[in-house]
Amino acid sequence: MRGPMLMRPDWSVQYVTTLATETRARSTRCPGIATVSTSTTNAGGDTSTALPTTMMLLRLCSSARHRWKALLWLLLLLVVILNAVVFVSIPSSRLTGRHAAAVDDDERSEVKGLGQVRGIRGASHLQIMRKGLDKSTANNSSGLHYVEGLTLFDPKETSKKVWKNLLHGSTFEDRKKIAGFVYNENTENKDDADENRRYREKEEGDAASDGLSNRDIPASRKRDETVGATSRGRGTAGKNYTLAEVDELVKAFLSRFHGSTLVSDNRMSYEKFLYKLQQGTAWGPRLGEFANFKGIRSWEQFHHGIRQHALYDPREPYVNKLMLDLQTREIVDVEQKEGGTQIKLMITCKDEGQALFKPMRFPRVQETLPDHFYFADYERHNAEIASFHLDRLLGFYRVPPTVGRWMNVSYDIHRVANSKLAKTFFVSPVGNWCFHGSCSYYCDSSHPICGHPIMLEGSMAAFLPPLQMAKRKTWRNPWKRSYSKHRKAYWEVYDDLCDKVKRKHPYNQGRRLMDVLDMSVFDFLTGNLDRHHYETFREFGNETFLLHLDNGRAFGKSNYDCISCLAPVRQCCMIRQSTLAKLVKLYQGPESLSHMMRTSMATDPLNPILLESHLNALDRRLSKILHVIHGCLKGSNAGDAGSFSRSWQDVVIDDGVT
Ligand SMILES: Nc1ncnc2c1ncn2[C@@H]1O[C@H](COP(=O)(O)OP(=O)(O)OP(=O)(O)O)[C@@H](O)[C@H]1O
Ligand SMILES: [Mn+2]
Repeated sequence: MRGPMLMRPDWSVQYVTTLATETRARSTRCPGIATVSTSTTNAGGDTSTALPTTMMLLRLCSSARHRWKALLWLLLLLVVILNAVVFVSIPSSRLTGRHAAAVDDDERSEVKGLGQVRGIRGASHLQIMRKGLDKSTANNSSGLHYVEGLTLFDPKETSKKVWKNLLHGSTFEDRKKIAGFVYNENTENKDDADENRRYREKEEGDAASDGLSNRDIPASRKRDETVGATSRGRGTAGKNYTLAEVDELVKAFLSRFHGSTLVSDNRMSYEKFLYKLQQGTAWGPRLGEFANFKGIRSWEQFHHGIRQHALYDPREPYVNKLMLDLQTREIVDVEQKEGGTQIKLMITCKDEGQALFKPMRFPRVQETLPDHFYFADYERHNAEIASFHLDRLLGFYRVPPTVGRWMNVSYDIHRVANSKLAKTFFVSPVGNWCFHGSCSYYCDSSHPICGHPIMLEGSMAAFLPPLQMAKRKTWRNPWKRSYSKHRKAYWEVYDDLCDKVKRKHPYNQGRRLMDVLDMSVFDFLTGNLDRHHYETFREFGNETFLLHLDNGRAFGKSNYDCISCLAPVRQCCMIRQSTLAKLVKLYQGPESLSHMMRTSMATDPLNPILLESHLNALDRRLSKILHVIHGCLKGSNAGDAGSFSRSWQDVVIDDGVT
């Protein structure tokens, strides 16, 4: 307080008076200051102390006023800038409330660089999520240079030819060998016998309750030939997993529904049967955001094609085109997809189509280790692919189209990876190209994902529309497992969960409960224990299909059938009528499920997707599902052969969904 006074010792009385007047004048706008200055003067009567205080506060008041003004201007400017930015970045289609139909030119829609991304803004809704694609010239922070061809890479003369083959087209057999993938179709999996032994004890405990063991059905339980195709050709029939009880069920089913589309004669192909069964099915409305925009790119048509009762229509040509695009389109952007526990990449292709990539983590012959809990297991890229095919074969259409793809770790991933991901790339001591990403499970240098030496297998699942445009709801699976090494879930101990679930919304009406049972059938067939949640599109409400996302933990044990995966069906003792019809048809033939799956997956670039032992497992599990249904119809107090004590309507539910 004394400081300023010492510097200004010659305050005159007149100056003080003028100042006091000014203070009073200002006090109307700055009352706090007036009070302070007055009280200071009056209390001590010492104007020499009061004056500098007043001056200082006055200055403060006056500069605060200016600061407010400046701040207001700044805010206004910010608002203007923000508005401008938002206006420029929203696709024009969104602004006008419809998609720009003018962008029907594939050439124009190719993303060639950031400039062009801006140029075609009106065409794409995905740009809301990703901007600034194509980092092909980016300097990735790991210090590695990308490898486009031979010249940059392998120093060893001898392997040049191999490399040339690998990178510029070779037979699949060659690539399999190079990628360290050895598979001999004619050899029965030698490990099967050992695995059988290893799992038998545990498995027989499970199987005791349903009467089937995982070994082949003994020949003594002879097949009723009137049920199945008598002339199952070699290659179309699977192993003989027939059972007298299942034959009985099938026979009863065929006679009960004779003449309807649920039944066909045993010469009709499964494909034709499915087609007839689903003829006239109403798929319901589309997602509002895409209803009036079909687009020309396959992924746009996929989004346009999402309906209330199915994710896609398999008969629409865009499905095959989408699958081909996912296998072949050049990749322009890669980043890690957040959410979930294990590493997966979000891939953007040159046509702006996006995919969820799950890399191969171990060879197909490696089964889930007996002492591993399913939730600690690696995800399998081939399980994602096989699950898509199975879902499609069963006529569910609830898994996004998923294909296999060979990736050049350097060119396809590292070159276009964002810096966070790029930092995790390295060349291993033996010269393989590896990365590990960052996630909660297995994302460190002791769990690298490696090419052999540079090519890596993986699954590419078509990306669903961005959440901003098609919100999804995540539901807890009522039959969720405990995800604990020590605890069991309620339904694993008690059998009455279904009674509770049936009374609860949204399971107490519409298709939802049957969908959960379908999901159980699906997961039992694939051996997926990891179904903690499922998702639906919000816009369709509760009367809609369930998305079967995340099948990476399926197909882990070919000689073990996860009977507990079938708990919803067993405990409710119900199954959807159309689902039962499909299973009966696949049991009946002429083609087995394994044959249909083998054929369906044959065109995938990573074929064979499933080893024979896993394909066999599908036939065996199908038989087991039918066996459970047989048991449901029989009821606990059924008499001997021939009669079903429970009514069909209670067990086989016709909810109109095909
Ligand atoms: N095809 C897809 N398109 C868009 N989003 C997807 C797609 N597949 C999965 N997702 C989203 O990504 C999330 C994580 O995927 P996913 O469940 O396959 O990963 P995860 O690591 O196996 O998860 P978790 O560890 O929970 O089993 C999912 O919950 C889902 O919302
Ligand atoms: Mn998962």
